Amino acid sequence: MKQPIISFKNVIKCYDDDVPVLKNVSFEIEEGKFYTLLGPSGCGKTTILRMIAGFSEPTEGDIYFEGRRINNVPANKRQVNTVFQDYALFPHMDVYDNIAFGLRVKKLPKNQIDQKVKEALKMVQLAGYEKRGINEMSGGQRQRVAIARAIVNEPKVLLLDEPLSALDHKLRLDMQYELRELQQRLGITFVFVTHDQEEALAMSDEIFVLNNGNIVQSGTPVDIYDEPINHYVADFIGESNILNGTMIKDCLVEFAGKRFECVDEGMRENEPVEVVLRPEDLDLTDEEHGKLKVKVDTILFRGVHYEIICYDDEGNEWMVHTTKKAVPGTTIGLYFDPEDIHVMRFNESEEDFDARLESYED
Ligand SMILES: Nc1ncnc2c1ncn2[C@@H]1O[C@H](COP(=O)(O)OP(=O)(O)OP(=O)(O)O)[C@@H](O)[C@H]1O
Repeated sequence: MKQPIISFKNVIKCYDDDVPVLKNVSFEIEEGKFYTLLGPSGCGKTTILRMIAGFSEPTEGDIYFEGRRINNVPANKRQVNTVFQDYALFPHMDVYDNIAFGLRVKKLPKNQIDQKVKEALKMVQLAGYEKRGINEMSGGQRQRVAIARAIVNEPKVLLLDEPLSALDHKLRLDMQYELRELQQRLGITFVFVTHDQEEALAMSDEIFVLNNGNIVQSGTPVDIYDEPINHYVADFIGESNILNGTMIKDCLVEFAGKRFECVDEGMRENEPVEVVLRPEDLDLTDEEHGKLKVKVDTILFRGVHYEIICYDDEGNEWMVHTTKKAVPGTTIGLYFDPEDIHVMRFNESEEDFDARLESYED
């Protein structure tokens, strides 16, 4: 592998009290790719971003940029720029002055500033908007100004902290395409923070899924969606049916009171496991052709599909996404293929684990 552009080695971060908000984080970021830090509020995403930017220092551990340790390098000496959630634009300045601001601070000659600002505006498709006031721009346009202001400094890495969260749904989807396209065109490494799993899946080359101060899984969107490492990731990324089960032997798993052929191998015989089936991998059929008998409870029309909630004889809830219609109260069959069953080693949630550790300490 090429030398990573950024790496974290065993980084721990504690703020005022001694409770770490990052517990022991290690990762590598390759140049030119789109990375996403994904996780719920408070899991430590922004803290990681702030450390890459140089706004915050690790309590323990090391951060490297192109192989050089940068723990104490000030923010303005790092080849990194940040686009903040609220864009942090200067409302009293026009578009041109917002973008030129950093270059003027660096005392670049006027003609160079002019050329760089114009190039940056072209890249974000806002050529001709130089004299517009910030308040006369739409949310999406402001966002592009914020990006232009960041890329005008020619950073090697662009950090984006939930930059789409203030936009309405439609514009948000448009901006997802635009940002992805811009990243590919510029070839700059992007590190993007979001708690929105759909956004992460749509935009990233690599996703780091965080929970409670740890990276719990990293990989491509497809890897993470198809092979979630544990209950937390399966639940957080997309909709899932997650059931307790037992691995009887290779390629045979028991759940919901029945045994099913599957494709997973290499676990102990009779090992307790968790089983994930995605709603879109399930289909409805008649009772005798189904692999499992379920009773239809509720049906919601979701535009492209119906979302059907049903229950098996053991009381497990099943969510099915299908274009077929069903009638509440009727008993039908659920159908799925062996490769749609994803078996995970049984994993306690981190919270349970932490709670148990604390009770041992008491
Ligand atoms: N300056 C600070 N002082 C003390 N605690 C802080 C500080 N900044 C963040 N924290 C705490 O660190 C934890 C992680 O915060 P962080 O902002 O990194 O999370 P996040 O995943 O980015 O959340 P969000 O999506 O809500 O922004 C939180 O519990 C937060 O309260």
